Amino acid sequence: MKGLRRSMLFVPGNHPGMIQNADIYGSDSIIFDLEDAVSLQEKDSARLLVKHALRKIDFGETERVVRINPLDTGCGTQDLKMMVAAGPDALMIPKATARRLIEADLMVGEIEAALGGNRQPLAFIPIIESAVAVEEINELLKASSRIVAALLGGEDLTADLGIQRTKAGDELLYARSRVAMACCACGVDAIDTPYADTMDDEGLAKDTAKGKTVGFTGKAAIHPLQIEVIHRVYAPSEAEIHEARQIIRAMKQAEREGKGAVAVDGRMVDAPIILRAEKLLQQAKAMGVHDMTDNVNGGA
Ligand SMILES: CC(C)(COP(=O)(O)OP(=O)(O)OC[C@H]1O[C@@H](n2cnc3c(N)ncnc32)[C@H](O)[C@@H]1OP(=O)(O)O)[C@@H](O)C(=O)NCCC(=O)NCCSC(=O)C[C@@](O)(CC(=O)O)C(=O)O
Ligand SMILES: [Mg+2]
Repeated sequence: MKGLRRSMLFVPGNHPGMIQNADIYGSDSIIFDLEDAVSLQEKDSARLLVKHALRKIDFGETERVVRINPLDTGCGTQDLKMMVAAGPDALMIPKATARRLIEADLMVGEIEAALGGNRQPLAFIPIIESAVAVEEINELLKASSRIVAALLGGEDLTADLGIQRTKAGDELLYARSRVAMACCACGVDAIDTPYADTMDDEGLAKDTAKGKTVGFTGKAAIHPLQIEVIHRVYAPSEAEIHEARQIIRAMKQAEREGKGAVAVDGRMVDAPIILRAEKLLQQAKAMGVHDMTDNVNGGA
């Protein structure tokens, strides 16, 4: 469904078989990768392949994102020129910094103006994968009004820091919290770094929950089997939905009775708790796990 970005599946841009069926696995977004999944020798052919796929294949409601090469390389500039014309929903910009995003915004604006027509401005999803990007995150997210989300790049970030990437992920705690907080402040989606072990569902679920806990709204995937796990973790649980409905019902009852404060199961319910319950029910509705009319009518 376009709109949600719980799961974003990386698909190598040099693999026609994977590209062709990329939407059947149910991820909210597909990221056609022209960067790290494609060798230097295959950059030109991958660019052409992705361009034709965008023009000829109907990927339904799935958001179509292209990860270009870094814009300080010749490949990146060529990717950008061809992809703006091919018309994906968003460009994913690796090795992002505030300055590079300002430059990208200008370049894309010029290409869009030259192409003419009634185009939606192309959206940007920068990858935060250097110490500089983490430290300038607020400036970076404000560098272009095209930015709709940001992805944390754990592999490149730990490489930049010269530290080990572990399954437990303690080394990413600061960057995760900082990026998720800044994304919320700037009103864009926060997408967590992919989990590299495609055979370890339990590890993936734990890692996804870690990101969700600090405020990420979705996670990148590198294999179709990861999508269901990610969706399961991001879906509000039945218990959470039940509690949120109880809170909304109690609040409506209190309003009818002209009471300010209200308690649910002995716990005081006030404005932030009501706001959180409303947000949770909205998310559940967007994910198709809860009918919002229950909320509106105060029913169970
Ligand atoms: C790992 C593997 C080779 C395994 O392939 P295998 O074929 O052995 O897997 P199988 O299990 O046999 O596949 C069963 C069926 O699913 C199909 N299938 C598999 N994967 C699919 C897929 N992704 N999309 C569509 N279809 C797929 C397959 O075609 C087959 O279909 P069929 O033949 O019809 O049965 C494959 O998944 C893969 O290439 N993944 C993407 C890798 C990639 O893009 N990495 C770069 C992005 S991350 C990155 O860069 C992060 C970061 O930027 C951030 C940071 O900084 O942290 C960084 O810097 O690191
Ligand atoms: Mg990377």
